[in-house]
Amino acid sequence: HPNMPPCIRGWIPWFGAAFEFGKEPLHFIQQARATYGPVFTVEVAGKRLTFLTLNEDFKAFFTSKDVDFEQAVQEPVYRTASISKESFFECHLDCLAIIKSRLTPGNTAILSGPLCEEFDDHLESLGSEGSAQLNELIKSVMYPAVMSNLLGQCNSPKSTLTKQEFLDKFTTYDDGFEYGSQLPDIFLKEWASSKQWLISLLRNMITKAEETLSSENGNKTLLQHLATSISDKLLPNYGVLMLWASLANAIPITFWAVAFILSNPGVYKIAMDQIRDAIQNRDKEKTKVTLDDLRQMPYVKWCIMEAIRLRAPGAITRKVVRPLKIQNYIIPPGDMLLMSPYWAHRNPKYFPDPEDFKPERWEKADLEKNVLLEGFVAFGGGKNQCPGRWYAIMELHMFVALILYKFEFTLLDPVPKPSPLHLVGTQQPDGPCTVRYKHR
Ligand code: HEM
Repeated sequence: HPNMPPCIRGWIPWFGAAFEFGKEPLHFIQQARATYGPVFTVEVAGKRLTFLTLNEDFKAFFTSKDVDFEQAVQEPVYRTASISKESFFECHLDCLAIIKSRLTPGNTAILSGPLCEEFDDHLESLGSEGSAQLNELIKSVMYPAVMSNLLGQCNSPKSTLTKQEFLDKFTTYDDGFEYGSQLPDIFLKEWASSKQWLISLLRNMITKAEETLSSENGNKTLLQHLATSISDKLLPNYGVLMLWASLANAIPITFWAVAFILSNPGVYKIAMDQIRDAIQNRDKEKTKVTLDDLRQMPYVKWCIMEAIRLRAPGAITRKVVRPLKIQNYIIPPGDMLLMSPYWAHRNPKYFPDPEDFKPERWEKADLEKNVLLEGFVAFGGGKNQCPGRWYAIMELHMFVALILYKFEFTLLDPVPKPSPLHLVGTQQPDGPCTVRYKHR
């Protein structure tokens, strides 16, 4: 078509620009934008990926009827969770509707009490002092706590052994998720076996969830809601995807939030003053942080939002299903359409000094009313906007307040850079970040 956007093909036929793109995909987007303009196509291994980088075009990305979310993710869903095309097109909307309705701000508030208890218990198991990799420490507390909160207490890995086994399998699955979403299992044996392990785990969890339907605290868990409404035999596979969605982005961002706070003495002091003022340790045995307490710590919430802004997902995707007009270009059906929240959040028009960690910029948002900043797209948009976003913000706010209240930290390494290797999801740290901690 004469009006197609400029296309980067590379010099190997079919393989196209895969080599250059694959080395550092996150940086490739920004370099290509500087050379080819705000809309461009990259040909990678027989696929056309068309990037939109202007905020003005995001509305079309999120709401145009000429693009489709399900068609964009169906193949990766098949590879990462062994869900057939037929099942996905039949069940996805129902699953999404249940997750959305269970994670509204109101239902999230109900989950906050038990989540705080779980965080408190798992934080206590860190002992009175020690040193660790900050991201490993955060995973070891958050994985079992969030699992228990969303999937049921009977399902949370409790013993050190089961916790470690889960941590290993999930980490392998998460690390290989991006390659796994593109390549057949045969090329990624260890990754494929961790996927099967997680599917079996979810199968057992669903059986247990069905057995304990009367439920542990009177409220059905998210997994129980899914189990009672979706009869598809692939329900465990959907469970794995949901578990991945609930952990894969939120936990690295918690790492960045804590690391950014600890490495900025001025920020750390303001955050600690608010946390100490808000949390009165009423009961010495357990620290309880209520939503009212969290409301007394707006600055800590700004820190969380700022960490999400700086470490937003590398790219999100739709499939073009009918010719799509963007500026003066026509993007042909069949193209994968991508936009990068990570780069969108580095647009100085919306976020002055975009690389700086500046919690105060969130003062302009009305977070009490769930109004975020203009130009903030970390949770995507339109019908498929992240249904876990209110839960994620509450979970991070709660966790950061609690861990800083209970432990004093010293950073032994500088804060690492974000790894430019992956486009799917939020960035992992590119190097070690050791901390020493001491119970207060
Ligand atoms: C800071 C943490 C998180 C970030 C940055 C994030 C970001 C995103 C993004 C960008 C999408 C795709 C949206 C689109 O394409 O427009 C998404 C989808 C999704 N997220 Fe999140 N998310 C986070 C936490 C969570 C949590 C905690 C849960 C569950 C409790 C969750 C559940 C989901 C699900 C189920 C989907 C798929 C929606 C669908 O199938 O249409 N997310 N998330």
